Amino acid sequence: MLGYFGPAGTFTHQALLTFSTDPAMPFATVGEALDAVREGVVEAALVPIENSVEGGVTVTLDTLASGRPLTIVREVLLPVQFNLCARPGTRLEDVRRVLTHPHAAAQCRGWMHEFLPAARITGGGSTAAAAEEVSDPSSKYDAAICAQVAGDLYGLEPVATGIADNADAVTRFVLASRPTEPPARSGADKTTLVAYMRADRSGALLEILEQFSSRGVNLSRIESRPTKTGLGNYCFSIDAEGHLRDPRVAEAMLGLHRICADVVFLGSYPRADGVRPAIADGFTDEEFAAARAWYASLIHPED
Ligand SMILES: O=C(O)C(=O)Cc1ccccc1
Repeated sequence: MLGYFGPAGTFTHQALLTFSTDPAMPFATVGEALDAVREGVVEAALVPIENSVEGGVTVTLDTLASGRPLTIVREVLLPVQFNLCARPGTRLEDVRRVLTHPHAAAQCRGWMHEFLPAARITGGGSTAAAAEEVSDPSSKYDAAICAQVAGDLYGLEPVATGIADNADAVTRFVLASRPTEPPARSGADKTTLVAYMRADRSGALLEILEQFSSRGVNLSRIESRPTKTGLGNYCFSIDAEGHLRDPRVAEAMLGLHRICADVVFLGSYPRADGVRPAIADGFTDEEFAAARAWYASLIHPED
């Protein structure tokens, strides 16, 4: 069974329904969803990873970067639209306290400022959990910022629709499973990894970038995240175009292992937008087996 960042009606749930309508298990937090994968409670879980307006979902980046490794096997892109939903009979001018997910709050900030400048916005679990909370007549919250489906599901009515500051916002979700062979190379793939920089060294980030640029591998995302081991210690969460079975990507990974304190491979999987990178052909199975053996000997030379 698959898990997802829930409850039912979240944007993550909608993203899940684009590729599976089998029964799935909701989790109240991204951490719980990914832990359930690590513990074998679910086979894999879908979680949000980044938004075109707000950037990275830090809890997802950090939970994937540390702890027992997981493998991203699929990505989903979903356009997101937000409504302000309240218990039936509520008027816009009655709304004083609003509950939602922090990313939703950030994406509707301008609208809220213009139309409900006095309202207090609280960032909680998820947009659907906010709708569920607001559906309780004794709730201290008057309205939730959520998807139309969440409002419908929890018996709320839209007080305002399409309230996002950017109508074209897209959120990207990833399906993380226990460590597994990456899905086969499709020719339009993406590889996600985390590179831990060696302690303060001038040019360390440039060296990381060079592993990709010198091999013609384009990056589609790079974010620095604190390693939580002390102020100034960072790792880089990176999406590169291509598959681990593309020689240039595999060589870039090897290069990273030579210059970084640690490298966590988080998976190679088909790109949701199907864009094919300008990159050389993939390895044959034999070439890949040889490259992998070499790679393993570099990472664990004592074995
Ligand atoms: O809270 C949700 O519904 C989510 O799935 C997270 C989220 C929040 C805002 C935009 C996209 C995803």
